[in-house]
Amino acid sequence: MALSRTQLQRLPLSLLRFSKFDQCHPSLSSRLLSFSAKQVHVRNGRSLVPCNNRFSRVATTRAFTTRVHVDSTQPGGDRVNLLLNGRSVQMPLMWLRDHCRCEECYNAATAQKNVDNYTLNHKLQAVEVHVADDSLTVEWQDGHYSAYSLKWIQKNFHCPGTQVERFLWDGPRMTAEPLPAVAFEQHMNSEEGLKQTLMNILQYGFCVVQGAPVTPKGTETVANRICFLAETVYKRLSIMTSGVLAHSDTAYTNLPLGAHTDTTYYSLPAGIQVFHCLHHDGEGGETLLVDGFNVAEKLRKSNPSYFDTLVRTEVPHECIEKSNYHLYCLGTVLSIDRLSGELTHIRFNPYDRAPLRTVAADDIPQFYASYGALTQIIRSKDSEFWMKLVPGNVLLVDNWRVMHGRSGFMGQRVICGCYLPRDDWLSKARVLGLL
Ligand SMILES: C[N+](C)(C)CCCC[C@H](N)C(=O)O
Ligand SMILES: O=C(O)CCC(=O)C(=O)O
Ligand SMILES: [Fe+2]
Repeated sequence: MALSRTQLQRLPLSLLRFSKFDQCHPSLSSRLLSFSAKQVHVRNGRSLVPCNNRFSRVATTRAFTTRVHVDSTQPGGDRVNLLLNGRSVQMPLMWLRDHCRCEECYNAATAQKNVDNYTLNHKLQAVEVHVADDSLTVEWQDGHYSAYSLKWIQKNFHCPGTQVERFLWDGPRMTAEPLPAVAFEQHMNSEEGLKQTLMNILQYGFCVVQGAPVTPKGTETVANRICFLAETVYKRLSIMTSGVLAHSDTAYTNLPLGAHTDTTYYSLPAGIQVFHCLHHDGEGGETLLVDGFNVAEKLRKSNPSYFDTLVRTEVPHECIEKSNYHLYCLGTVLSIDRLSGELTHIRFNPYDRAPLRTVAADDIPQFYASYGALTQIIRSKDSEFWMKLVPGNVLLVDNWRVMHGRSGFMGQRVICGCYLPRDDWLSKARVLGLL
């Protein structure tokens, strides 16, 4: 009996099951087979072995509804077509070979790849592709054998990652939202809690962890749950006590501070800034937050040329403690993604701006007009969201997006804080599947 490829595809499964199928295969001109099955073998012009075909149970008994066929008609090489939980994926065999997880190809102990399989002959052939239960196996023409779990494939094949939708806010909009907050207990002891903390930071640019021990150790514990603390000139954990000018910086006084981002004098400013008020017994000292991406978007809309100037102009910032350190760096006030144009970073600290030596005379008016326009939006009442830090509430702020400040204050006030590196907190969010 000779069957064409189309006839084979249309073959009723019941017939496939009960016919002496393996007798008809030698006349097949192609090695293409496509149907749903408990177990399918596709053989390359040698033998065809459908086995263990409990077709009626396919959809209900398996985590994955899988359909496989190897398609050699695709340009760019053979592909294995799989239907994974309703998602149709076409995996070039080259990808599968590159991702072989056998001991020879992959060192599970170090989680590193051993070989450059993608340099193998472009025309890598599979002798047999086999899907059974939750795994896919490939027997290659050169004798190599690979096995993959379908779950793993689903997670890793063409999953460019999701985009978290940012909630851009001004004061009234943020006030109308529930405060992005997670209980200390949840943050520390459940993965869901930690994910919620990170998700809040991704969406709103900040999160409050509530009910932490009111100690420097409590602050550090909250921060360490995300990643390690950044070492800076302020040491890993810094304590600002009113009346103690531990560093020559306005932050250590009781004066008001307008909205700004910290460590603008680094090429990679701190990723997350952590604030924990351990004590305050006087008036004022409220915390100000301003969504830097929201204000920048406002500027982009109202004056694209100002926005553009702030994306293009390198501005010097510095931090000086005479006889101790002098940090200095150039960076643009606004940064946008090269491909999407979306905002990625705001660097805004008028206190720490160094002499503007980067702008030519002719360009100076345009720079000040642009910086001034942005500053005005930042300083407008409408942009401001105020809250009082209370002992036990640890505030985590995305220092690449949300600016912070404070009102002047009276009395004794102790703030414990630290910085988290951007790459490290974002990695945590990525491996938890949030990005
Ligand atoms: C207290 N703490 C270490 C958080 C910051 C103090 C440094 C503030 C500095 N002007 C800046 O913006 O980087
Ligand atoms: O005192 C505060 O609440 C914040 C001061 C500040 O800007 C900082 O520590 O970076
Ligand atoms: Fe600051």
